[in-house]
Amino acid sequence: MTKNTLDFGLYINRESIDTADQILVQNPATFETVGSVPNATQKEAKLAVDAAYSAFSSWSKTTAYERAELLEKWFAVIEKRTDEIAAVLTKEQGKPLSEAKGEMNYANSFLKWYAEEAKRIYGETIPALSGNKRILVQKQPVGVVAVITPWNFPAAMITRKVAPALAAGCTVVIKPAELTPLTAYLLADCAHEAGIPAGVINVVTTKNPGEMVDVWMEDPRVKKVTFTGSTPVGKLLMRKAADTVKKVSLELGGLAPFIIAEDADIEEAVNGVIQSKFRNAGQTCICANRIYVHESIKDEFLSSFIAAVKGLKVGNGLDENVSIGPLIDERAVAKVQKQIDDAVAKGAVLHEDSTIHTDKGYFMKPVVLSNVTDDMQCMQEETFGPLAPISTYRTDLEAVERANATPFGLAAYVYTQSLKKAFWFSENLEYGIVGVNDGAPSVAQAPFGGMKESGLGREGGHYGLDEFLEIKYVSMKV
Ligand SMILES: NC(=O)C1=CN([C@@H]2O[C@H](COP(=O)(O)OP(=O)(O)OC[C@H]3O[C@@H](n4cnc5c(N)ncnc54)[C@H](OP(=O)(O)O)[C@@H]3O)[C@@H](O)[C@H]2O)C=CC1
Ligand SMILES: O=C(O)CCCC(=O)O
Repeated sequence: MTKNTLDFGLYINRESIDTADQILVQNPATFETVGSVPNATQKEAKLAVDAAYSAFSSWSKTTAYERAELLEKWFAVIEKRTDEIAAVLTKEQGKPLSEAKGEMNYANSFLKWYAEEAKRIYGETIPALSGNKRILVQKQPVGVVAVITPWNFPAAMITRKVAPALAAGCTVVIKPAELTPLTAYLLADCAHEAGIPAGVINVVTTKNPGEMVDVWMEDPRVKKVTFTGSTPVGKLLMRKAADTVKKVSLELGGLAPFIIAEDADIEEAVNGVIQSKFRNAGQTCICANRIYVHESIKDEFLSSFIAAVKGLKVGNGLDENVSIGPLIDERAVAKVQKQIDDAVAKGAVLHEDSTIHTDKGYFMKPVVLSNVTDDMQCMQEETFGPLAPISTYRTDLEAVERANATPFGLAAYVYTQSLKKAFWFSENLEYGIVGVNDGAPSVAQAPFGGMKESGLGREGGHYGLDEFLEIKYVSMKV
């Protein structure tokens, strides 16, 4: 399906379809054009649903073993092409090549896991009230699924949704982010090579997401929408889903608190914050956003943390030893800078200067702020950048209350060597994911998702499969 190496047509019904207008994809490290994808209109959006709807009748009737085999084949093709796709991912998204390879493996782990889990979509029989009745519970695929994904994980956010959807017997229409669509088309290329049948996977890109996605939201044949991205767009989609009562899964913004208790192993805590805060240059919805350190260990933590931050190399993700690539765009840099300026104006202490003077690339050095208070913007709004704001606390109750004082509830972290504290914190933090002495909790087999305004539903594990299944109750008189 690929024309030139990185110039793609839409992928609909196993065919490549051109549009009049193209979207040029830019490398955020160099501003060079990496490739191009089509700018689809409502017409192509509808074509994609036609294809997915038509394919659903046969795909939903395949056996779990047949679907598992095809998912395994897709996995194998991606594995073979991991290095090639990772290099493109770095070029369009910016993250260091080692992280891009890590993301490819993470992305592919969903295919492997759901290929296996497809075979475990069990029903149930329930004891009936009378001897001549049987109660059966069956699980069936929901239907055509609209998949809308962000730019920060161009591979993993697609497979985390598409693998369970396909395993369940659903077909999909995918709209990747405009800034990072090349990886999505390469994944579709791998699915093509693996022999995934026509219409089961369709990929459409556009410059007008609202207008194009409206076609999907209004179409009663689309039974579910699964979205990762900003909270305002998630809320909009939820409202639009109401008219046809679509099922909705939302993975939205976070404001992760990272609590370091007085008994924490400081070296481990420093490593944990570095891992959580600076992954993808801080552009992850589970990145540590607010760092709360017990006042008794603040000085020791701060000096070790600053030393570790100084060791992080900022640069083009394709260069050796780079640990922080560019941010995604100018808007992202401006947002982080605004948070820094606001914090400093309100009394925060700036330990590392963020400015990088370059005419190329959206680069930003990691920034450490101390003396931070909860009224500062960086403690109230998702940063999505390499800014580490540090505040102190006195009691565990105070730490939990401040951590919970937000409409968000995606991920939280706590570092402690006490089992009692580990349980107490994890049970009292109002978050869907809690990392205890663990700065990197995401894995295919565990449920990823948020409470409160951070989202609805879970991705990963057997919970992630349930999101694509209807429960049918059959009451049978015998
Ligand atoms: N939870 C997470 O993982 C993420 C959170 N964010 C947060 O959101 C902020 C903004 O990032 P941004 O990329 O703008 O996030 P968006 O929510 O705008 O984008 C996510 C996806 O939704 C699409 N989209 C945008 N507007 C609409 C619409 N009206 N209807 C349907 N789909 C739409 C986007 O398309 P297109 O690319 O064409 O705009 C993209 O595919 C970040 O700074 C961060 O704070 C961002 C990304 C991921
Ligand atoms: O929503 C995100 O920001 C991407 C998910 C990252 C992860 O799975 O760890």
